[in-house]
Amino acid sequence: MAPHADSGSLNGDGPANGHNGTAAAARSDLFTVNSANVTYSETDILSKYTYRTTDVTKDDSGKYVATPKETVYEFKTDRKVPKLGMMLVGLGGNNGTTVTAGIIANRRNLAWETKEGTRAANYYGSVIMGSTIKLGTDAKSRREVNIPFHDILPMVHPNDLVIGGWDISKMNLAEAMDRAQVLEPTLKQLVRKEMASMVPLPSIYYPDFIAANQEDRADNVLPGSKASWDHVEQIRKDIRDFKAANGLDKVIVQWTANTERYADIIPGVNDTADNLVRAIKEGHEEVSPSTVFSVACTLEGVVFINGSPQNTFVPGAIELAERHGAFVGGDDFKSGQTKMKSALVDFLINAGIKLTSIASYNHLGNNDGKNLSSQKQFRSKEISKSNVVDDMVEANTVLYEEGEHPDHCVVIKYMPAVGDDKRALDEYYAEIFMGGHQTISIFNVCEDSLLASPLIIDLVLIAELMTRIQWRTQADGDFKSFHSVLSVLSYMLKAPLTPPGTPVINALGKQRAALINIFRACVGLEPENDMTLEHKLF
Ligand SMILES: NC(=O)c1ccc[n+]([C@@H]2O[C@H](COP(=O)([O-])OP(=O)(O)OC[C@H]3O[C@@H](n4cnc5c(N)ncnc54)[C@H](O)[C@@H]3O)[C@@H](O)[C@H]2O)c1
Ligand SMILES: O=P([O-])([O-])O[C@@H]1[C@@H](O)[C@H](O)[C@@H](O)[C@H](O)[C@@H]1O
Repeated sequence: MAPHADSGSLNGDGPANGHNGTAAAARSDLFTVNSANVTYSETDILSKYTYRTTDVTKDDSGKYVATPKETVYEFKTDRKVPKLGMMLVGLGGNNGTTVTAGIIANRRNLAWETKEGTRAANYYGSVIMGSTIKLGTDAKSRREVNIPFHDILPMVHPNDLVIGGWDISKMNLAEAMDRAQVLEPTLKQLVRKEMASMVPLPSIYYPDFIAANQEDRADNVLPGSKASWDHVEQIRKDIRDFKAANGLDKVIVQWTANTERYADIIPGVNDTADNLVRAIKEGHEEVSPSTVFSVACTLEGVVFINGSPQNTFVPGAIELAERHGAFVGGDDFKSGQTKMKSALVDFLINAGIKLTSIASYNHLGNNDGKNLSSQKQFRSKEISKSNVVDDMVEANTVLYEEGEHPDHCVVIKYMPAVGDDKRALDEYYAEIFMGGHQTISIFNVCEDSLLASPLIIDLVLIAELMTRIQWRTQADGDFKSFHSVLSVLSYMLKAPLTPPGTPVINALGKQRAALINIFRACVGLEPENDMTLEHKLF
């Protein structure tokens, strides 16, 4: 495996935009919280936070009784920003090459010519790097004070990420970037040398899980066409070697490889951690490559995030992660058509407008689209794109009877000519006042990889931060980590994975609020509530 053993990696050495590990920690001191509930030590930020909720019961007459409830938590955030590796499964794909080139461009502050003039590297589309959050209001002017989201807590800067990963295609990243046809030639020229030095590690390839039309790419594969414990051990070794070769403190692995078909959940095979381990050792054909990666990452103690819609996290994979205190997250990047849907449906239903039909069509011409032209792989995507409205509909019992929901169809067609620039056409049809109707038609050109790449970055930055946050209540002794399933990642995902038995929230606004307010709690600040009473009560 010599050609890959020294798989070049995009090394994060040296400060990037003045953001090295130390700098990032310093930048998190953009503000301090002046409160008896927050203390800053050399190593940690400690906050005492009162979590206020409302318990609802019913009295004998069936009337709701709402009782305010308070739980006092202590949060501890390790202030040390690690040297972090990001290993992508599918590194040679459209997303993999685009996010890698984008980070190189940002690290080097590149600018390039386009037909519309000069363009400069940026992190637009990243909620962490491109958005702000309200810190509070100016004590004198009472005007809002907003800070970059990245500065709410010490976080890795994407410019410092060290990138590597696997692909079943052996193309180096410069060739793969050309194959992807996403980036401007002038930009590609500026990053070509570094991209050419990166060659994906060979990966596991089980043909039955992705479209047969992907076979011609598979020239960089490990021996074996079904699950094997050798595969688990090889992936673990790859992670260890990458970490050692780059002097990393941590590694996070993300799946941005092809969409797989769903795996059947089979008692005795993948329903428990022990059965899943045994099934892999026995070479069971129903264990997918993405599940093998999940098991390998869990056993290696690194976070594994699934950016595709398949059911990677079979019950056995979740149980194994819980047993080892490892973190997992998924599923399916929420990049364009569905992101819009999760905002628009939230708005319409919460405005009391009865959505009765959602028709979602799109066509695209990249390799993702080619893989999705196969029915089994499309079905995985259809599921993740269809379930995104469920929570918002179920929450509104005024508009919808129990079990009632809008008609909803999802259509995806492969049209090579449009490449990565997916065309999404949506029609939202709703009932309004007195028998009226509202029809909203949207034509949305999503440059898929340029929309997904910032999400790949956000998922890594947030997941890494979550590995440094611990909590306890006054009754607990030691601090402990959040649950293994990082549902806090839901803002970036179409089909948010949540701890078993907990609800799925798809509404985009709620997802962002949860993210912001959990981090605010870690620095002892109340949730953002937008009441602005200071502007109403005077
Ligand atoms: N906007 C978006 O681009 C978007 C949004 C949501 C989800 N996704 C999902 O992200 C994934 C990647 O999208 P893309 O446009 O980069 O697709 P792509 O086909 O360009 O890239 C996928 C890469 O994975 C590689 N691959 C396939 N099986 C592999 C394996 N077992 N191990 C390692 N590599 C393997 C392929 O060779 C290919 O290079 C797809 O599953 C897609 O559905 C993309
Ligand atoms: O995030 P989003 O734009 O709704 O969904 C996209 C789909 O519309 C597209 O067909 C698919 O190829 C992408 O992988 C992505 O899943």
